[in-house]
Amino acid sequence: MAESSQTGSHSLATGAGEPLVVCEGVVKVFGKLRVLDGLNLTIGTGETFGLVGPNGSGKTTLMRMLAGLVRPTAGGVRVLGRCLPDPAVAASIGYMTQLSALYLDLTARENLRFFCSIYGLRGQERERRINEILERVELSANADRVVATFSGGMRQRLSLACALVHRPRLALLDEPTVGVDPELRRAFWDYFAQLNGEGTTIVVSTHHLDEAARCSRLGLLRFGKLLACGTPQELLAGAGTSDMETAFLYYAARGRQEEVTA
Ligand SMILES: Nc1ncnc2c1ncn2[C@@H]1O[C@H](COP(=O)(O)OP(=O)(O)OP(=O)(O)O)[C@@H](O)[C@H]1O
Repeated sequence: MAESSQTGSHSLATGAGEPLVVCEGVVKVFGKLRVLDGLNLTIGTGETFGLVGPNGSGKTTLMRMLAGLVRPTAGGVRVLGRCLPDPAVAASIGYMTQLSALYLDLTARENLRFFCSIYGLRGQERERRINEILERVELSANADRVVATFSGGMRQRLSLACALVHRPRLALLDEPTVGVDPELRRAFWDYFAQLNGEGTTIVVSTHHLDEAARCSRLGLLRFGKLLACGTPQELLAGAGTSDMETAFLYYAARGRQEEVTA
């Protein structure tokens, strides 16, 4: 995707030494289901933190909690030094959901205007940001086409643009490359690296282990906890393997064993 030298807007400051994201003893219960079970996690500014875990392990629930959309049953979540949910943090967070949030009967530009209105962007600044992000996701030429006529890859690029148009400090990307071809997947990850370089912190969930290897740190979510957390190199070394899939199977088996003996 296209390069830009723009840096993000920074309306909130974290406290001295406070990581951008802090989860302390987070529990989430839906009915009888304990999806998160005392989860602890810190994420520093400028990281790309990868959330990996099987279907139903709670990745989306955690993302939604970091977006301030789901309250923990117990424990606390702080983003930019504020306890969530807190409307003051909302404009500093961008959230690309797993299911498309696009309006198919609107054009790409109209969809972006809608998201800008949520973040309070108006007038010339709004149009400038929209044009900039359209360029970065290479949709400028299609800006005024209705989304119903877009391919799957174009819709994913527009969804990403909608999550980033307000230049959030924290981008939450829930399986952003689902249904995306290998070439575009690589372009997405190159773009994430650029965003990191500009100071944007990214939390991304994925089932692709080649993508996991591109994260600065990874957390393996299972049984409501992070069974392993560290750089890809640390996780490989801890499992005594050079293969990410083998490493995740190792930590999952170890976690299952701990569940049994607990
Ligand atoms: N609002 C809700 N009410 C009841 N159960 C829920 C709710 N949201 C999530 N769950 C349940 O919590 C569990 C975790 O779901 P979640 O979507 O967070 O998992 P995930 O790791 O993102 O899965 P996937 O990889 O398939 O996207 C699932 O069993 C799901 O059915």
